[in-house]
Amino acid sequence: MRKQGIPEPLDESLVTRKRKDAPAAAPVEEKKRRRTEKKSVKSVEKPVKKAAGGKKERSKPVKKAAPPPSASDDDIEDDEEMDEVDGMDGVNVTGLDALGSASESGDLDADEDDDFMDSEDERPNRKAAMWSDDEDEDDIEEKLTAANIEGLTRKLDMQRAIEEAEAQAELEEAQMQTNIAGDKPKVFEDEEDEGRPITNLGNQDLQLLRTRLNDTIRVLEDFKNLAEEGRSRVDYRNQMMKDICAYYGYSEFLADKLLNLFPPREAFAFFEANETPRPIVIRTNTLRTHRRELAQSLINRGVQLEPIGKWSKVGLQIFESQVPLGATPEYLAGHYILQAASSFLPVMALAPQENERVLDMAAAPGGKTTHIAALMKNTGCVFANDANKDRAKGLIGNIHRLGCKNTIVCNYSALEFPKVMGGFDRVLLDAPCSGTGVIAKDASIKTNKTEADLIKLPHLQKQLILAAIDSVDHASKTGGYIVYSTCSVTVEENEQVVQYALNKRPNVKLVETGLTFGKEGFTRYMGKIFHPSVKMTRRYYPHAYNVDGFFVAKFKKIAPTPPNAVGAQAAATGGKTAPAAQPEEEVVDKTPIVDDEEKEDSDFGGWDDEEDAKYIERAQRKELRRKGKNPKAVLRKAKSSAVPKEQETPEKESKAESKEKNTPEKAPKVNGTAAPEAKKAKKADAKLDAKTAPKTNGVSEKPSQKVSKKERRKSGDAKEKTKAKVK
Ligand SMILES: C[S@@+](CC[C@H](N)C(=O)[O-])C[C@H]1O[C@@H](n2cnc3c(N)ncnc32)[C@H](O)[C@@H]1O
Repeated sequence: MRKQGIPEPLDESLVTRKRKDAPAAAPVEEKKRRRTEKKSVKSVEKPVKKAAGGKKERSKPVKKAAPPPSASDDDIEDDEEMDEVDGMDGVNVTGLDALGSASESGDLDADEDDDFMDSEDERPNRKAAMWSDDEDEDDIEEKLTAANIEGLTRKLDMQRAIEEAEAQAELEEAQMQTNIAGDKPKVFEDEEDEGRPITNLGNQDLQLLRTRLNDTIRVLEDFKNLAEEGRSRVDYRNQMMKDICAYYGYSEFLADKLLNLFPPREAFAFFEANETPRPIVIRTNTLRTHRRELAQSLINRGVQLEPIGKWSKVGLQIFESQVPLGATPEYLAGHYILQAASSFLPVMALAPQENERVLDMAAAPGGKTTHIAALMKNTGCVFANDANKDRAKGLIGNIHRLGCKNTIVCNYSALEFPKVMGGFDRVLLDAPCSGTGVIAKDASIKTNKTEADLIKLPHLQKQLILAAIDSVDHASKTGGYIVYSTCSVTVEENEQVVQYALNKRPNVKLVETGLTFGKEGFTRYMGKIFHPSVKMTRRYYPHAYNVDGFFVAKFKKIAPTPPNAVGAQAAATGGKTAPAAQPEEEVVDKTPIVDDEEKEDSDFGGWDDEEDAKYIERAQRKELRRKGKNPKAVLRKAKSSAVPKEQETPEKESKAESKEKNTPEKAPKVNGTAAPEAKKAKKADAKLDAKTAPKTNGVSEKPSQKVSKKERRKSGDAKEKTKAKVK
């Protein structure tokens, strides 16, 4: 039996899908419906599978409309638990609202035969045997699997056999069609066929389209031998893009963008994977329970589940449920949260430690915040921020339900950090994104993401990542890390944002995420070259791991942000407002220079820069502590005003890094698009570059240079005058 884990993809073959009533929607859905019809015609000739609940189940990724779009905010796709609930059509996941809906669970037939193996008598014994106190032992996992899945094994094997037979049949069918046209696949239409409207495709057309897609891929893989005369690679590639738009219902813009990410066959697999929902996964809330206990409770309720793999100790994959997963007593008691498997990854990469101070910059609805709180065992402090007040309500709800007691919710634009607060040990930026990794959850993404979105969003993400970096205490004893993640697969929102951060903040470097699977981030893409360390970022795809498309990057802050670095706020407003390092400037304004000038004729004996710096620093520290903005870094800085051997090394390191980054042959070309909107964004970025406003990170990290300069000048004048007086 195929067990889920790395690198094997999640197994969702047992999930009984029960579609909710989808609202009538876009032409995309119309097309998909037709494909469904096609499939059902096909299924007459092929063995029909029976799902665990006695329902008919498709053997292949279903060409069927994805769940109705759930996100109202175009720019924000990862709704975590909420999206999960919306998107889980088969398993009964409905929340409180489903409690009263008998039909929601009622029409899921109970499996009466071999599906659920444990008799009531056997369970207690089995429970004792299965769930020893040491949850992490491998054999426990095996036993869990055995206990829960044993009865499903035969069915899985049968299903696999059927799937293989179907795949073989399909291959033969495709080959037959191909062979009709001879050895070389005939991809391009005859002249008389050209111009046939592809918006009005019948079932046969769809079948032909699919065949043509296969053929085009074959040609692109063996161009020399299979290409038609007079046709270029570009011709084939463009044909493939058009066919993808017609077959799956993407806008040309997005199909083109996604196609560029992969070799042709992999691209096909990616588009295919976007047609089926990802497995339903729940995360055990270790603040309230253990996975083994939760699993047993849910098994007792008739839920079929399995640990999601060795890479997570808290995830359970749900195969089938006869109870609404969003309304079980365990759910209401906060023993678990519905959370896509890929959403575990950024928090695992962040690896928050007990007693740390952690910021989750874009936290709603709180899937990751609550995971962070659990890993910290409710110690230290988690600041869960979100700019959207309405979404923050869901965040608060989850924090309460899951029993997070170390968490404070705030409602700022994350661009305002670190002005609001700084000096964090770790910061998670799970950024608002286009959601191209979660198309299976929200099919509207196929058509509603425009070129403008993929300019605006990266622009915001770039400013947010600067704010994230500047909010971290580089001298944190336990941390100093920033994790950047998105549920998008576009390079513009991922590697390019990371590269931007490396360019603007030579005081950070990429480090390994610590995640045991995932594909390496791109170091080259469409003529752009990124820093070699971008390889350490991780990409996740639905077709590769059967998880949502995701991106995770982990930075280590190794030194204070340089004084001339532009801050996120200034960047966000095109450099018009003061950067986030406001406190430094405030100190400049507050120095009592004028008063002292008035006393110039007195017996003033001159300025003592060193002593003044001490007072200024103390005042700064007090102010920051009073506001709770940066309690730790300031103190640390104060203790070692001559900073530091400790810092010297990282600083040197970072210089070396930045030198490496800036060597001409390695210089990355970021934002290299030529479109007018891209130019605008480029201009905006250039503005940010040009702006040499004081640093943002600063507060505690560097004493104000402006102050001491002014003071030195004045001190010099005063000394001269005093000398003259003495004479
Ligand atoms: C991908 S979702 C976050 C999901 C969340 N991390 C979780 O795991 O449940 C992105 C979030 O960013 C928030 N957001 C958008 N712009 C923001 C900004 N400027 N500052 C802070 N949050 C922002 C959105 O309201 C949205 O909740």
